[in-house]
Amino acid sequence: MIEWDQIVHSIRKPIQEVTVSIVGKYTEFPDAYKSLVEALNHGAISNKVKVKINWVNSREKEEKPINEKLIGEKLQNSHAILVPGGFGDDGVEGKILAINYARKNNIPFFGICLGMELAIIEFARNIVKLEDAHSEEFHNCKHPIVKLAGDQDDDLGGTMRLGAYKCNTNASSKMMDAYSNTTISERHRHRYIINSDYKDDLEKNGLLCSGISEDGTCIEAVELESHPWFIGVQFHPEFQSKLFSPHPLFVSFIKAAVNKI
Ligand SMILES: NC(=O)CC[C@H](N)C(=O)O
Repeated sequence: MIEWDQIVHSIRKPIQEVTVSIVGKYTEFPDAYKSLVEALNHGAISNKVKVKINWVNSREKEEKPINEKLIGEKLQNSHAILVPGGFGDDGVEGKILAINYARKNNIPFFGICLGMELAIIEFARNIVKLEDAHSEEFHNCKHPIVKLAGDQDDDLGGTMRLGAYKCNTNASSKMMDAYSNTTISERHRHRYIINSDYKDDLEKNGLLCSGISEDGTCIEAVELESHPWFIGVQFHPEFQSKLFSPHPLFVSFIKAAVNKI
């Protein structure tokens, strides 16, 4: 009962409000991101704040092509920016511009699945200077930073890397700070993975690979060492968040957003 009272109090009388921008292509159908919004709410309640979502459509519109200036205007009031999972190349360059904005302006950034893949592509293009870096999901390129997982073919359907996998977190990382655990288990839903051939290049330039699958084959999480909160995860933490057990990454993300007020 005491726990319920605290939650109800947090919802009714939040101390502050944070604005989190969600940059996706289905923003006119917020139910597409239902579990994500609930997980953000759980993180907010646990920080005793309220979260306001700023929906940002990353799709190009013929009459108003997405560019750096337009994305900057749409994101300017954000305390944090989240790029969720997704499939297909529609809206991808807009999401990459949003990630670039978060990285350069030190705004807390959370990339989930496709959001993580695009964060690494942004970093590879602009910091590692691999200008042609991209994902094999979208087209063939000189630097396939994101590649088809070894056991996958590019057919669509229920053959993805699905379900729970264990992951080891780096002992001195923000991931570890959030989870307080060096072994975690998270749920997956993807076909492409980060190309480990580029791990050294990424790490040398400041993008730490902070989570590696138990079998050592997949980079499951990355984070920018020189940024207040910039984390990308290959899995879907939103699937495991609950009101009474908010997911630690969402708690930590919202805390970082509060620090931007
Ligand atoms: N769930 C997702 O975001 C999937 C990301 C990407 N389309 C992949 O298959 O790897």
